[in-house]
Amino acid sequence: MAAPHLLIVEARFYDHIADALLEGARAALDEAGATYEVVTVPGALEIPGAIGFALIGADEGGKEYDGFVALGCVIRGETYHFDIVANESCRAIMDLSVNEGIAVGNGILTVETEEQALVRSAKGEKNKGGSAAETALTMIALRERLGG
Ligand SMILES: Nc1c(NC[C@H](O)[C@H](O)[C@H](O)CO)[nH]c(=O)[nH]c1=O
Ligand SMILES: CC(=O)[C@@H](O)COP(=O)(O)O
Repeated sequence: MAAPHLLIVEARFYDHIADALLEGARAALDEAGATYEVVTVPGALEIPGAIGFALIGADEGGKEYDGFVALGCVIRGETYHFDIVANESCRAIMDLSVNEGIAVGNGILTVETEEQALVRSAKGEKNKGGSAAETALTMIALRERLGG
């Protein structure tokens, strides 16, 4: 198989967290010899839509991607909006994965505090961006094997 080509969709609601997640994801994909592009959306709720745009583009003869990495950070505030953003972005990504048969790694942090986000985004700590990239690569290989 040629080197997989992925699309990283990052939500830059918190720039410093996004930077850390992206650093981890880039390092993982570089290590694997994969190629990738990065697009940015305002928040986690827009990530599924961006993936959908890419799928439409591919169907219309545009660029094709072997897989996707979703990166973002949702930090609980005072209202129910956290639950909407966290749950619906994840649900939509899951729906795309199942319904469209795409390989995707979900690196959207859903946390209570910024400290929790800092620990989970840092490449040298929990490195959730790198983990999401590795998950996407694993699912690409599985899709290749199963003929998805
Ligand atoms: N509170 C967070 C958001 N909220 C914004 C939404 O994701 C969306 O952009 C808005 O509702 C307009 O559609 N997004 C995050 O990524 N992280 C948050 O903590
Ligand atoms: C997760 C969010 O949307 C959050 O930033 C919103 O904060 P709040 O619930 O205090 O409006």
